[in-house]
Amino acid sequence: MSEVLLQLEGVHTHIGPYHILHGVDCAIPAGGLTVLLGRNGAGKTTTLRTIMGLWQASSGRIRFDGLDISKAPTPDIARAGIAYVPESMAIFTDLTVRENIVLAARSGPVDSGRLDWMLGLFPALKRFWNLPAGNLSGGQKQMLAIARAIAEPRRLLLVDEPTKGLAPVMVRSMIEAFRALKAAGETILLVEQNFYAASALGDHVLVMDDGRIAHSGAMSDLVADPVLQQRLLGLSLDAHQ
Ligand SMILES: Nc1ncnc2c1ncn2[C@@H]1O[C@H](COP(=O)(O)OP(=O)(O)OP(=O)(O)O)[C@@H](O)[C@H]1O
Repeated sequence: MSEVLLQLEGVHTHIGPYHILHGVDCAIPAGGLTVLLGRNGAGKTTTLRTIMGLWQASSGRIRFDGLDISKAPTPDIARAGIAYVPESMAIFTDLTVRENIVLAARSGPVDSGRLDWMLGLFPALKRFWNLPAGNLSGGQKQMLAIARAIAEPRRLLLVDEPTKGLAPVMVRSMIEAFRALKAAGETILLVEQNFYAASALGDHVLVMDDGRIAHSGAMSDLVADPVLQQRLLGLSLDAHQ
């Protein structure tokens, strides 16, 4: 495996009295796209939130490029180069698409070359550039949320279920955009329940079950092995989209 960018070792997370993550161990290699799969409630979102410091790990270690970020506050984790696109998207619906992107660039104006590249990934955003983001469709809002996350160069992009609830045509646009992000060398950890999208994009796959990593390997091995798919994923996947 190539160089490890993010490593979780024995990570436990409690939310109030609830013990949600039960010792998560995994490594995300630098470059490429890792898909995090698992049934509803397995702990995928909690894993992303714990990486970002939005839930504090109660024990275990999270290392980003060798730096221990287990106890770091979220702004420091973001500054270290990790971007997070939650399922709820986190965009400003009253502001225009342009204003949403301008505000996302914290260190100054968005580089014009980068802006052209982003709008090439998500052409709909160019079309609705001066419209309030609240007018966008669900898929376009999701694209705006991702564009905000990459308004500045990042080293790792965490994205939670970007295709959830999208029509097949929008799922295909999203897949194309992630392919272009991969081609640009971005490292991505993607929570994705749609197996069509997951298998089209994933280089690596992690499968979670009950707050632990139940499987880790190459996505091509999982795609080629229906018995393994059935054992790990059962009927929780939407394989027909
Ligand atoms: N704020 C919270 N308080 C208490 N329990 C929570 C909270 N957030 C999540 N949980 C519980 O933690 C477990 C893992 O939830 P999580 O959202 O991480 O799962 P998930 O794999 O992302 O599921 P889904 O695919 O449904 O989004 C679930 O049992 C959930 O009910």
